[in-house]
Amino acid sequence: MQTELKIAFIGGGNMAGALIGGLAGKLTAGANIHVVDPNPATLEKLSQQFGVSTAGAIGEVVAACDMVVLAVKPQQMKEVVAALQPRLRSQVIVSVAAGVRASDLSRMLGGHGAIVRTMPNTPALIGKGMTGMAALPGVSPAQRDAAEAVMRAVGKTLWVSDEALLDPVTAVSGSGPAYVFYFIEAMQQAAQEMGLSAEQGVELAIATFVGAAQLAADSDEPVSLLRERVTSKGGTTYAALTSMESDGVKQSIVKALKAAAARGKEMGDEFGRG
Ligand SMILES: NC(=O)C1=CN([C@@H]2O[C@H](COP(=O)(O)OP(=O)(O)OC[C@H]3O[C@@H](n4cnc5c(N)ncnc54)[C@H](OP(=O)(O)O)[C@@H]3O)[C@@H](O)[C@H]2O)C=CC1
Ligand SMILES: O=C(O)[C@@H]1CCC=N1
Repeated sequence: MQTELKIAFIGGGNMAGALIGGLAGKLTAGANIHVVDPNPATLEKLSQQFGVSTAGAIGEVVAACDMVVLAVKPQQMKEVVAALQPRLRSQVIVSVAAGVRASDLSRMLGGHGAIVRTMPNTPALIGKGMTGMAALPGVSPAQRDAAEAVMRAVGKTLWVSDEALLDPVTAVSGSGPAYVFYFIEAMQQAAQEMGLSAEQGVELAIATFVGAAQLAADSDEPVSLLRERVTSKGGTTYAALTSMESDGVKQSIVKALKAAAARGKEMGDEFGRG
């Protein structure tokens, strides 16, 4: 169902583009979406693709929106917050920035309490996103519903009661698509080293991810059981998994995700100190 929700995106890069692509013409008309970004080429592309209005800086249009999505890098956020403050009324602020704490944003926005911190991911572009969400107590039920409607329009949502849990969410699902692409690249490389073409390798790997992920999503059974069903005794899968176990691949993945979460917290600390 289309709404009349007017949304301003501050930052029109990768994540904003994925969200706008999932929202425009679906939850709200492209004309109700306003994008602020310093790059004319970025704005031109978004305007042509989705019919959004654009500007090089935060202005009156942002003041008139119901929701402001902060989609710049954490290092760019301070400048944005300073430019946004004079344009703030009762808009709900939805931040997608990794690490940046809602309480710090609120403080830097003169105590504005209507802030929802989220962690989406880029499959939002095709309506398959996964977004973790946490709200400050000052967010009204209607604003919470509006933020959820935006993220639901581009995929699934998961609310966490403690905002600190968004750093682990970032490590799992925010950065997660990159790990999947990395695994696909590795499978493609292996396929090529064993005589298949690059095209064949990537086709096999992608179809396998899509099929296995859908099977897991549709199943009531634990993922470990689905894995065991592929693993015939003494067979090929057993050989591969034994090799991965002896190389510590699982521990290495766990370590990597903990590094991602720790970096998120560190980015939050860096932002909060400012
Ligand atoms: N990429 C992802 O998969 C995900 C990203 N995020 C979060 O989304 C946010 C954006 O990341 P991402 O989209 O990857 O980054 P991008 O660099 O692709 O996008 C940020 C955009 O904001 C622009 N920008 C810089 N300063 C300003 C300003 N003052 N006003 C308006 N726009 C400005 C940048 O321009 P310029 O390039 O010239 O600096 C750039 O076009 C980050 O906080 C990240 O943590 C969250 C989940 C997933
Ligand atoms: O790499 C990053 O910092 C952002 C947050 C999650 C995905 N990309």
